[in-house]
Amino acid sequence: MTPAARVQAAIDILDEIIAAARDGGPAADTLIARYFKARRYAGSKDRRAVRDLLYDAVRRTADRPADGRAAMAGLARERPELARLFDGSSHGPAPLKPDDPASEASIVPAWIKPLLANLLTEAEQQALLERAPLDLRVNTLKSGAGDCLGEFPEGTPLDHLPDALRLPEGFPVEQTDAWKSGQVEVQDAGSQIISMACEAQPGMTVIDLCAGAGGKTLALAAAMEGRGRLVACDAIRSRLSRLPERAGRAGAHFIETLLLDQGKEIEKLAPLAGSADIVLVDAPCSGTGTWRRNPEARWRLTPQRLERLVSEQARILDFAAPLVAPGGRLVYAVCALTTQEGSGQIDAFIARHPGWTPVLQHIPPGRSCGHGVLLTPAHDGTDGFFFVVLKKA
Ligand SMILES: C[S@@+](CC[C@H](N)C(=O)[O-])C[C@H]1O[C@@H](n2cnc3c(N)ncnc32)[C@H](O)[C@@H]1O
Repeated sequence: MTPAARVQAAIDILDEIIAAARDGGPAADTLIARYFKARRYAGSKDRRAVRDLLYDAVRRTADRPADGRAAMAGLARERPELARLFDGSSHGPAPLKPDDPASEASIVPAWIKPLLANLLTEAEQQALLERAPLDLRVNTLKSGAGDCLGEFPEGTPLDHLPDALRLPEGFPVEQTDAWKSGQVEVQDAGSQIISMACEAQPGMTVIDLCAGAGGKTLALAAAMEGRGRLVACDAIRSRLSRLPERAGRAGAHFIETLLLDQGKEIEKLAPLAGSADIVLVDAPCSGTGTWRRNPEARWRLTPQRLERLVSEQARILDFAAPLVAPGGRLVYAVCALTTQEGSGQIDAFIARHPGWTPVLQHIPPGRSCGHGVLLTPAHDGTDGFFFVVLKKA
């Protein structure tokens, strides 16, 4: 591909990403993979160049651009060498005209700014879009501390997380023997901190209510040393169905899975009522804390969607609470930084459910935020999260 053709390819993929963000379609990575699957002539260098270019355009634009060309034209304003590739060549984009639409550079969509109560400094907002490192969790069900570190000489340990290792972005971890044999899992340090805050112990009954493909379930399984009852639930079959294979690789054979029916969760969960020492609610959320990994998520979020998420989180918390045994704990987490999904959600929960008290966290990273803890890329070097631990009377 010529350099100009790569720019046009980036514009074409951006068009698809913009439409998917508007209509609830597939993630950017899926669209990129599909695009190149249908264009085998593109070599690995072409693919990398197109991908880098389009992600640069996505990162610099907080609000959904009119189309791919406007997104790329915005980037070209800052890069004369890119502007020169709008050359009208046979596979390249048409030359730029002064009145061509070009998206403005910004980090946080204007309507979300006032909702990020604890993140008002420019530097903190900037960090939401910086490239994310690659964090590993050593799986103590399979590997003793230090056993597999020889495979990751460039890894650095992380303060406060004895089983974590930080690698440079893009490290091909899935090609290592340690990953293939389940000795390590890829997991952001923030997720590891939340799993640790659950304080799961061997022999406990633990329910991971929004388990997805089981990232935190596997960390809980390791903390439980494979003993006790660990139930992973989710309302989406395609996510939960990925867990058994991961659990097998991780040697976490005692995990049970329970597929819930959205809106009818209580029926399926009835046998577990009052049984859990810990219920983790890693709730569906706006993902404002993971923009550095999914920058196009900013284009998907609308005030209406946020409102729907906030009420779904409240509904999930309401059916999670009765699962907890007296004296047990409910851990609520979101990879989101809006007050409504974090401290505001928990204030409302406590007002609806007397008898729950927040447990003070002694985990060093993070800042206190209402009754819970806020983790951010700038402050903690993690994805952005809010979490809280609540104890049942
Ligand atoms: C933030 S993700 C969970 C990520 C996962 N815990 C991990 O560590 O990888 C939120 C999950 O909540 C699930 N979910 C959404 N609505 C739900 C409901 N009503 N009951 C249970 N799970 C639900 C979604 O399918 C999604 O997998």
